[in-house]
Amino acid sequence: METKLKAAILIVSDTASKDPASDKVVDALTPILAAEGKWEPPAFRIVPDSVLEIQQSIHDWADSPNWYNLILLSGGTGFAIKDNTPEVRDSDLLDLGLMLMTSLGRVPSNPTPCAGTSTSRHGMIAASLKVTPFAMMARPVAGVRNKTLIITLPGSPKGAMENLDAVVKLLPHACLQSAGANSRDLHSGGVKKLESEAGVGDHKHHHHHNHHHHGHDHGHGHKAPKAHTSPSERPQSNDPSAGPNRRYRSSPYPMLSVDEALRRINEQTPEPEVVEVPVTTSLIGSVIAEDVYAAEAVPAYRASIVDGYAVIAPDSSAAGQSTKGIFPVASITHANVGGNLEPLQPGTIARITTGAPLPPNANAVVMVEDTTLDSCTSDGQEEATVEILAEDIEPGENVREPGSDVTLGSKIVARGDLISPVGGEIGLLASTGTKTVKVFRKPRVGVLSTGDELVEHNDPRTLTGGQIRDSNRPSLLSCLNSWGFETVDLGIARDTPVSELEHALRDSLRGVGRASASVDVIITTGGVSMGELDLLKPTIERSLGGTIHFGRVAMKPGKPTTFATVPFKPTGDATSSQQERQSKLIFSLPGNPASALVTLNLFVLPSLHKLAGLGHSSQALSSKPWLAPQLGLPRVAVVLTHHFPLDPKRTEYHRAVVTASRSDGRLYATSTGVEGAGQRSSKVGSLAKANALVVLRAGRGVGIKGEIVEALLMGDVHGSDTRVIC
Ligand SMILES: Nc1nc2c(c(=O)[nH]1)N[C@H]1C(S)=C(S)[C@@H](COP(=O)(O)OP(=O)(O)OC[C@H]3O[C@@H](n4cnc5c(N)ncnc54)[C@H](O)[C@@H]3O)O[C@H]1N2
Ligand code: MOO
Ligand SMILES: [Mg+2]
Repeated sequence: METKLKAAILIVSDTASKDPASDKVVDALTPILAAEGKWEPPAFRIVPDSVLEIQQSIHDWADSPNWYNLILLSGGTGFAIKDNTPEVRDSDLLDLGLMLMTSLGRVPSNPTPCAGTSTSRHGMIAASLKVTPFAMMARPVAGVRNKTLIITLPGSPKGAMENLDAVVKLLPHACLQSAGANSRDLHSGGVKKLESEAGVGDHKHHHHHNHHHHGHDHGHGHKAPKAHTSPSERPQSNDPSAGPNRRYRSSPYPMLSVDEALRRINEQTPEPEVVEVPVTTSLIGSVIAEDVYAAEAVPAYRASIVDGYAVIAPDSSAAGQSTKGIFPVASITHANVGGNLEPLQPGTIARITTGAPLPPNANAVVMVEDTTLDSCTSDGQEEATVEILAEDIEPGENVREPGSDVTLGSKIVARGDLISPVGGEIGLLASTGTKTVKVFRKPRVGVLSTGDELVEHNDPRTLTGGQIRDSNRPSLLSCLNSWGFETVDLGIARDTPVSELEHALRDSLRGVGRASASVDVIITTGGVSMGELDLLKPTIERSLGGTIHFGRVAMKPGKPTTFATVPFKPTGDATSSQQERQSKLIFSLPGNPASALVTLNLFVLPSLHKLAGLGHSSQALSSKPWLAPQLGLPRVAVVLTHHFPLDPKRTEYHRAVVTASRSDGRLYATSTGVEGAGQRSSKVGSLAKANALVVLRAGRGVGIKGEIVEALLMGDVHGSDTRVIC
């Protein structure tokens, strides 16, 4: 008996994922396949409209040993579109198709040495058009991953049926071709040739390219390095399966200034999200999202400021009347009295403690020090009369009027205020009985190390060969924790197999595996430079459908610092979706330990600050929001205590110890090491003891002893006796 083909149906719909019974597409498509007699009953899955969920399903069906011949993907056209132009709206499906191609065009698992197995987006589409008969369809809605043919269909049952009807006869043949055609056959003709044969118009590419990449060019071989002679020779990516002649020999990423890099980070960092939380000490480090008004007055009653005697002081119009004299002690009032107090009768006084409510009629308090005991009660247990020595007690003296500390209804903390560890803000909230406040949710940050050479720092075994201990994760995690952000240790992802990196990233975005809840920001270290196993950039772009906003910065250390975003559609119910952001950030920092820590301080902190709600009140700088003084490390002026060598090309962030001089009140910077390997980017010890990054602009020669330069403060500044006389 003829073996049947395997098909899977992927329904992408937020509604159907919550209520599977509402899906009508599976039932609509199944009979169409069945009628052909060539298909096993299809598998199906319903996922929310989230690119990560789609990718995961396609991975499960296309990459496993039990791979499917065909995936029919219905719906899911909403997430790819950010642009509002009408043409884009019309081509939602096209975009979904293209997006999937991008994210699916991953590195083949068995690389062929020296064979050009390009996996660029355009090559992928063109190739899929060639092996499948879908070139006749106006839009490229089909693709191949491994051996599996993937077809996107509309989300409506009617549309999905019509489209499937139109192609169902061709599917068995197309699937066989997909299964037989390995990527080498598909791509050996050169991408350009296939593109033109398939008639894929350039305008479509641009269209897509623009709104996913915001107009700046990088990667994908669009701007091939000049050194390459013919288009078919140019590398499509840094790809381990690409042979020597297709690898990059110069970086396709433009070298940005630090300022431009910070601008792009700020632009891509989502607006902070508001959550309502109880008033507890865990508020420390949170930024208030909504002005808070006092629900209770402090004090709530007229309270004594001192221990002494409540009196009825003559008001100032009754000039000449003295408070001096002997008075009977009528009653005693302690703080925390219950019930109503007896009014104080004229000519009597009442003993009172600090903070206690004044009895009615009393209007001032005399300190106990300004009195003497005159007589006791007959049992000797209490005061009977007391002499007041002070003559000029005025009404209101030593009395806190109701609301005089905090007026009922007054603003106690404002949007943008930081809840400091000093305790003032928490004290105000507590004193007014504020139960909950709205704050900006602090971001959750995952830290992932990458590299085959890495060994856990506490592994008891002796290192062999090229092994090194993973120092980046502990150092980055401790720095992030010191800033008060929630962190997730994502472990180590090896470079090979590449899927390990892809899965580590995707799982942490989805909140599975090591990350029990989805992270907002992923920080990776390693794998961002020019080595053949530097796979972060291609993985982010191709496997996660992410956008790289920059891949190189003119700075030392930290040149290959990479920043990307991954589109993210929250899943689940409304409450949990409120906890999620629409776009996740990936900071791929260089593997060199000093580079990783410096770029964490310089680039990641300002973004985390923005996510946490800082920098909002800085209206003056609204034209350059990334320069808001609340974002990132504080910038100060420091005096160099010795010569600092300059880099001719790149601005250096030189690790230094800054102290506050008790002699002249200035801040002084001393390098953590200028000789030999002192500031080398592999030397994490350059950050030991360092509390500042001295900014040395690129130039010839040295920063001169006594010169005043800018520094970024990373830690506490201690006092010293430093003084520099030039
Ligand atoms: N041909 C070029 N080579 C390099 C360039 C360049 O422009 N052209 N840039 C150099 C610069 S600058 C840096 S910085 C590094 C960046 O390297 P990667 O980010 O690709 O990182 P790896 O290659 O994975 O590792 C570099 C180095 O760091 C060590 N490492 C990695 N992870 C850790 C960790 N978790 N803990 C401790 N040490 C780690 C790794 O073993 C390597 O020694 O590229 C230059 N090359
Ligand atoms: O940029 Mo790298 O961090 O100089 O070594
Ligand atoms: Mg490298």
